[in-house]
Amino acid sequence: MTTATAEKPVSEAHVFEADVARLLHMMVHSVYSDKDVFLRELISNAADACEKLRYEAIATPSLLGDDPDARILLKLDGDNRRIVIEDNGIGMSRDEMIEALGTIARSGTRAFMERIEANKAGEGAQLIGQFGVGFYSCFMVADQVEVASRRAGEEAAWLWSSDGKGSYSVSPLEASEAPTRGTRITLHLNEDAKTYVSRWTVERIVKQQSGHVPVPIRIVEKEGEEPQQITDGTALWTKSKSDVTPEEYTEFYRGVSGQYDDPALTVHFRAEGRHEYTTLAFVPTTAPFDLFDPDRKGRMKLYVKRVFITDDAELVPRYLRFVRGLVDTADLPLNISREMIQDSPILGAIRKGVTSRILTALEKQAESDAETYLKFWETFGSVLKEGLYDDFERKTQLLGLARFQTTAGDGFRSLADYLKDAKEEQKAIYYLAGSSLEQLKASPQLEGFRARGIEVLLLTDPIDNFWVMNAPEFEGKSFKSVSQGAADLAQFAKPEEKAEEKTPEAKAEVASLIALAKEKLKDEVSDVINSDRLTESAVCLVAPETGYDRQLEKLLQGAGQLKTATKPILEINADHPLIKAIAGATGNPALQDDAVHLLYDQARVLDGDKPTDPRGFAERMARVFSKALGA
Ligand SMILES: Nc1ncnc2c1ncn2[C@@H]1O[C@H](COP(=O)(O)OP(=O)(O)OP(=O)(O)O)[C@@H](O)[C@H]1O
Repeated sequence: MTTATAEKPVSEAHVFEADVARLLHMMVHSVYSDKDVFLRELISNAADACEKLRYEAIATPSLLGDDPDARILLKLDGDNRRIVIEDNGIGMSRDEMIEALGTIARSGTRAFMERIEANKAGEGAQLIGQFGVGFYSCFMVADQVEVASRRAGEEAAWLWSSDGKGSYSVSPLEASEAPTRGTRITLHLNEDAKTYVSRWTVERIVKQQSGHVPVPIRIVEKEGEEPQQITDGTALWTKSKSDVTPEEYTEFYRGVSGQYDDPALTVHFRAEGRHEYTTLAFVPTTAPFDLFDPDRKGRMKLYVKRVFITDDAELVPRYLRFVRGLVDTADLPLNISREMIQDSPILGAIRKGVTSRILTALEKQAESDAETYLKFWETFGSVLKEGLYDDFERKTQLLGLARFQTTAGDGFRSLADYLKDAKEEQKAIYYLAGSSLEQLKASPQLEGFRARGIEVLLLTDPIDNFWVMNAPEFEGKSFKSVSQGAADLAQFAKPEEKAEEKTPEAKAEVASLIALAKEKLKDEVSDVINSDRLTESAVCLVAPETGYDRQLEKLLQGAGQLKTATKPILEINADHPLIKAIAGATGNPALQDDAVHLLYDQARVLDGDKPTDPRGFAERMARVFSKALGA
């Protein structure tokens, strides 16, 4: 047991961690107008504290003492312009208080705050709305906050107090002044926030925002009065689907996710049979700010018989890490340790079941409400695509869910759309990977495909380079990069065959230009060949048939995972006037020499790269220009 020791000063002053100070400053001067959210945040913390206690009490029942039922009490005090939020949950020790209410633990928060600060007026308002603003949100409405807390099973109680302006104090609290167990938060409301002493206002907000937290909430207006219950703490997920309204789902989603948008998809089901569990899962409309934070884990909560166990159980695969909600099962023992959870075969089976149901629900939405599904895809598609790489079993299902930008137009297309419009003789699904859509659309490698009306998927997410390498066939067609290997284009008829028959001399000239280029560029390229994929550009680079596609190679090199690069193949368009002219300049070997190097540099620039030898490039360019201008 911890007690206040004599050496501890009566009141210790602490300075907030720099990030807390920044967050508080933002909160107080926030452009975010919906201050009501502080109530949801404090109630949600109170409910979490009650759930943590329930969990710890499984191993140590004495923690509950003679007060086993979780509750949250709101006390209004109009005379003193105060509101009190009290719970009989786990409480906080002195050190926990300093840790929890003086620092920011969550990863990604700093980056998030930087984004908000950089964009105060515009995006900021929405961004902060997406962000679980947490305990510190109470400084939006209060100019003094006191947190009195006693940890379950301990005697000592502590008072944390702050005006939110840079520092806080922690002092021991007389037993008589402290809650018997749990936390009491007193907000001294500022002038603009006096509405929060109105019972009508508070009751309305609580019912609307926190109506389904799994702990009953009561309210009392005057000291000595009997508290009135405003929500009953029934777990929404235990109700049958037909008894829950869309508004109730939305409100529950907001509570469980800390996001302030509407769910784009709600999946609620009870599995019976080998394993019994209930899932209530939501796909958000907007992306959380830390979606691509490497530390971000799934945020589904695990309950066992309505007792919250952990939100760290990875109930869905990483590529569904945007899904929020919970799984409640009676098949696991209540005293399962958090460490044992990861290896539990039951949980493995549940994970599979939940994943399948979510993917099936997405498939249904794609069919019945294509517009909403597309919005989902634009927001979370690049994350779902990670499953194409990771989840061997579900690759084909995920390919069915995937949508792509293609050369066929501006919108997104499914692979089914692609195949419906594919050429009869087409054996592959063609793609081109790169870093931006604009760059891809302008790629010379696409020309021959465009000219023959063959659609090409344009892949711009870094993950695309990886999954596409090992993608399974889709409806019997394999994936093939248009910037790698032979273009296979000869098999497809061109609409109007414009290349005129070349004279034997012209053919010989092109052949010797190719031979010259091979010789001069032998350190840069593995081969120089006549192209059937170019129609407008003079040259382009492609990767050899085997090995990495060029884009993937660049990514791996950038990440330091590949020391040597494969030499690309330079393709030359023999029908291009420039190539014809260079090939014809047989009497000017110096010019031809400069020209083949410049052609190679041009192909690199078209690929988004720089010339390998900038000085040599500049010199050749100057020589060719001078000659052209007669200088
Ligand atoms: N009523 C409470 N009882 C016990 N601990 C609390 C209470 N309120 C806050 N805390 C502690 O303070 C921490 C910080 O709370 P805060 O709301 O800022 O963040 P969070 O709850 O961890 O994250 P989020 O807001 O995303 O849920 C909590 O994790 C908890 O440890």
